[in-house]
Amino acid sequence: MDSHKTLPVLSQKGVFVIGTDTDVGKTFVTSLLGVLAKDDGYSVGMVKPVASGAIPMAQSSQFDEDNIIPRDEAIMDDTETFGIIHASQLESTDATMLMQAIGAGEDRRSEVNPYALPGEYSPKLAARLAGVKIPYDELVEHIHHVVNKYDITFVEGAGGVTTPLTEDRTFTDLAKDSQLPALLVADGRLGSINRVILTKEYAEHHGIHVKGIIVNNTAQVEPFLLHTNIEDMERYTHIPVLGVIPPFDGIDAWNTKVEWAREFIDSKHVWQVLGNE
Ligand SMILES: Nc1ncnc2c1ncn2[C@@H]1O[C@H](COP(=O)(O)OP(=O)(O)OP(=O)(O)O)[C@@H](O)[C@H]1O
Ligand SMILES: C[C@H](N)[C@@H](CCCCCC(=O)O)NC(=O)O
Ligand SMILES: [Mg+2]
Repeated sequence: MDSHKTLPVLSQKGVFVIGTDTDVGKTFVTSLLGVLAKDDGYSVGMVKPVASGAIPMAQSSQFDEDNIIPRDEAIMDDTETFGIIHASQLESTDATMLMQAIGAGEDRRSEVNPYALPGEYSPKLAARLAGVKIPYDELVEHIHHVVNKYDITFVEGAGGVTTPLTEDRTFTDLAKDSQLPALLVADGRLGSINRVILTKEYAEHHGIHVKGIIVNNTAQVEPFLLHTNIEDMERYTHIPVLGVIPPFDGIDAWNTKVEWAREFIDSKHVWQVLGNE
């Protein structure tokens, strides 16, 4: 039986995951959403359009060496389709985590992550230092292409919402030009109300529709402060908080993650909120 046919068709095929800052947990939260979407039966795309801080492939501790397809081959397979050339044989660990969440093999790396640049800098600076010119229009086309290919696609930015991407564009431009609604990942610490409001206002002012907030509570904020922070995030932004995620301390296996994620995110509700105008 094709169980896929029994699934509700998602009215929104893509979402841009933005954050209040770098390291706030965009990749972690996006991977949970990917795990849940896949477990719900959808085909799932992931895009980390441009990553900085990438490391040489061999340095990755997350790889099962037996499963590595040489990246050259993966690039050759996809270059024609996407028309984007990889900067180098580097691995974005963000991309790796997103791929693992949806069971995507190395052959999908260039689809997930067209640009992996070295250096813990903004992608703009990392690209400049690497002598790479990122073709912005192709990147937007690439996102549209992937979004059209799967039931749902998650696109992760880099850093906060307006991190510089090229010499004349930021990730705000990319989110807007992708024409996707956004989910905002925030921490729940003291100061997070302000960070959420500013990010939401900035995004909306630049034509990005933020539909939900996910609080990634790695700092384990004490319950009263966390609760009141969430209330005020919702009150001042009029955007629902769709999940509050504690630190993950379980076994890093797909099944474990599915069960764990379901405790904190009602995925059907998320898909529904994303689909609402
Ligand atoms: N809920 C969580 N439980 C355990 N570890 C987490 C959780 N959220 C994030 N982390 C870890 O915290 C670190 C920062 O998170 P993450 O890489 O997702 O941030 P990011 O917002 O994607 O940053 P960037 O701007 O670099 O893309 C990572 O090592 C990640 O695995
Ligand atoms: C190096 C980081 N991890 C991240 C880029 C963060 C840039 C922040 C720029 C800034 O706002 O100062 N790169 C990435 O997510 O691919
Ligand atoms: Mg990330």
